[in-house]
Amino acid sequence: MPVPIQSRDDIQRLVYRFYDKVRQDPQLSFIFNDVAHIDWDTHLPHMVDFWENIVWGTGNYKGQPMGVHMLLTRKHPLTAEHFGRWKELFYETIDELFTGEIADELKMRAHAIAGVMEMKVKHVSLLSQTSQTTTTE
Ligand code: HEM
Repeated sequence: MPVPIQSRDDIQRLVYRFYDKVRQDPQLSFIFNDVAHIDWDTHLPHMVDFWENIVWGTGNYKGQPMGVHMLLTRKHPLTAEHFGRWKELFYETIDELFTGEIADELKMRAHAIAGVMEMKVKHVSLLSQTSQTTTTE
């Protein structure tokens, strides 16, 4: 039964379950495994820090998510379909495990961050297409 999010352990359950799905997902898994060559043992606690900081402002996440995804999209374009699938799995995982205000807030925050991220990576893709066109002309 879904329960309210109350602690870091709850965020950890969410993150680990979400990435279990991502790792098995035909659209997303190869980006993590074959493009970014993720070390999951490092990535997962880092993502728990990220979401814990979003919810409680713990200050224990230091990173540049926008920059990381802009670099990633240069190796392999992140598309609207990737973002759509990412959000679908994230919301599905929250709804399976949790309910309440923090669960709702996490969905809203994920939606907002994903929107900005998608816009930024689209910009990078357009710029790299333009520079390829310019250099081949
Ligand atoms: C198209 C959908 C997405 C894909 C395929 C994706 C993939 C990845 C990958 C492969 C990394 C590891 C990069 C590296 O270490 O080299 C990463 C890191 C990360 N992602 Fe995503 N991501 C997506 C969307 C999102 C969204 C919507 C959020 C937040 C709401 C997010 C938050 C993060 C954060 C916080 C990191 C760690 C950045 C750092 O501090 O190093 N990602 N993502």
